[in-house]
Amino acid sequence: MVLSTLMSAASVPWSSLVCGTLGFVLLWQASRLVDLLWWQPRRLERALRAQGLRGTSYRFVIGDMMDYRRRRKEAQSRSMPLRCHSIAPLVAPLLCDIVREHGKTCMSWYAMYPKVTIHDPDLAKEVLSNKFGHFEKVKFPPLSRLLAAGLAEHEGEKWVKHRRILNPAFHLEKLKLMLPALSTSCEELVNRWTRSLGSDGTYELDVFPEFQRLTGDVISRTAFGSNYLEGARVFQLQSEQVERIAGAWKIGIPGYLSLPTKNNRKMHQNNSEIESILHGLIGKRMQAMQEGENTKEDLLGLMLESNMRTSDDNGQSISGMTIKEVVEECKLFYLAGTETTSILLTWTMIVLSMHPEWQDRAREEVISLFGKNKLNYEGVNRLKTVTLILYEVLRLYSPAVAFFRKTYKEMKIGGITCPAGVLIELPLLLMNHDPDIWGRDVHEFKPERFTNGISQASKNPGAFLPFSWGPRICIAQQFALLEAKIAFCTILQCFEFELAPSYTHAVNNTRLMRPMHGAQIKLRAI
Ligand code: HEM
Repeated sequence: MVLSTLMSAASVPWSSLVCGTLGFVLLWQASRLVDLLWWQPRRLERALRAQGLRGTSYRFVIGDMMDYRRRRKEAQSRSMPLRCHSIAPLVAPLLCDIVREHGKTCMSWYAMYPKVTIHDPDLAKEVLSNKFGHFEKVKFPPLSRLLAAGLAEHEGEKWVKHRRILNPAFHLEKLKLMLPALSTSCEELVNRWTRSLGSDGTYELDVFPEFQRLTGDVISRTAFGSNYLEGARVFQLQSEQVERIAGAWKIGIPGYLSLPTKNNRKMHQNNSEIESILHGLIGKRMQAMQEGENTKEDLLGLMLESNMRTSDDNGQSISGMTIKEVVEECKLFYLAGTETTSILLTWTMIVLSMHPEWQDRAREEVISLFGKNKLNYEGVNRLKTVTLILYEVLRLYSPAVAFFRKTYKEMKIGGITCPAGVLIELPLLLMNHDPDIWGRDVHEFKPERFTNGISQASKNPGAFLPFSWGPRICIAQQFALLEAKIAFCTILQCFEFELAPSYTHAVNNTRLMRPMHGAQIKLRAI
């Protein structure tokens, strides 16, 4: 019987066997695709709706993407009156409508992926606090990873190790070491502006690119110390990468797949150059450290110092980062640390031009503490009004619009069981503009709401999350605030400012929330 089966199989021509196998593979792949694009979204939708969750219905492959694009395009063509800070309908128009119609916990679709939006700060913190990666960070598309490899991509054990090594480098005490680098970059900015003043003592400029350059300089100096110029080249290449990725996003998904397009080839080239500069810097630094030089006064030195240690403060043995990982972290600092702080500084200048009474109060405080002298660490920590202002700007114009996580196993959040594969959106901007949390004056610029501390500023003591929360909270939040304070105070010491007539109040939310048409400001030397 077996023999006859084998003989009949032998008589089947090879071509039929190959065609049969190919047909089977194709059928199998097609069924997987149908599952991914149709059955799985429908299954997840049924599971979520069965629990009473309301929201938009699944549309094959595109989900809500077309509506999202259309509404966004419409919103981006609009502008707002000056002094109006109710920006959510312009930044996230579709989401605002979905939340209004279906409630603060609702569902919508990012293409074929169901997205549960959770608007409650306590639940948002519960998601962000999860230490076990059950709500994992959403991964970047392949080419963005060239740029943003490193910490943001790590999960589980690997990420815990990175945190253990990087946290001490960003410890508040260590930040004092960075102060001279921060001050130098800020002074250079102010000197550049002063040289550009016209004969009437005024200068009109778009401050956003200026602040991008400033934050790039700050990272180069604080990360690489005396090797600042090589670091500056890395920053320049990184900025080019960001622009290229943004361009690819505009064309659509094929733009950022790993196809050998001209853009992608250039990005690979850029990336190789970035990595080779960083490898050079690390090599030099390690040699200097082995020769006993004190090189711990910048981020790279602090990272490598932690890296070379074999045990922690409790005597537990630890393994350091690999050189590849240090390279990735350096790249990440540029990405995470430049645009965010420059956006904060830019909105601060815009908002204080709209509210000159607060600009005057901030200047009075700076002048009373420092006069026109150099800023010092202790003094900066005593600034009250400036801190209140920065918090209020971070609330109204938080650089990050929302945080995203994804369930990789079934998870329960606020009574809703989310199966694996569901995106969780925590809409920071909507929470920051919610009258139920911040009161009826939610859209007003009122720094005084923070007078008694962050926890007393709103009805929910944990509602203020501009740097996220939990184990993945912004590693450099203290550093970012120090940087913003030093830059802003140095500017206040030298200039008064107001909006230039060409400024249009509109918001662009491509990656982070920046002013749509730039930030044209008129400076006057004082
Ligand atoms: C005003 C300025 C800043 C704001 C508002 C900000 C905000 C944030 C937020 C919201 C996250 C978490 C994102 C998420 O969970 O999805 C984050 C992460 C991060 N930030 Fe910042 N950031 C700022 C400045 C900086 C600076 C100056 C640096 C570096 C020098 C930096 C380095 C990082 C890094 C490395 C992470 C990833 C942490 C991790 O994944 O564990 N940030 N930041």
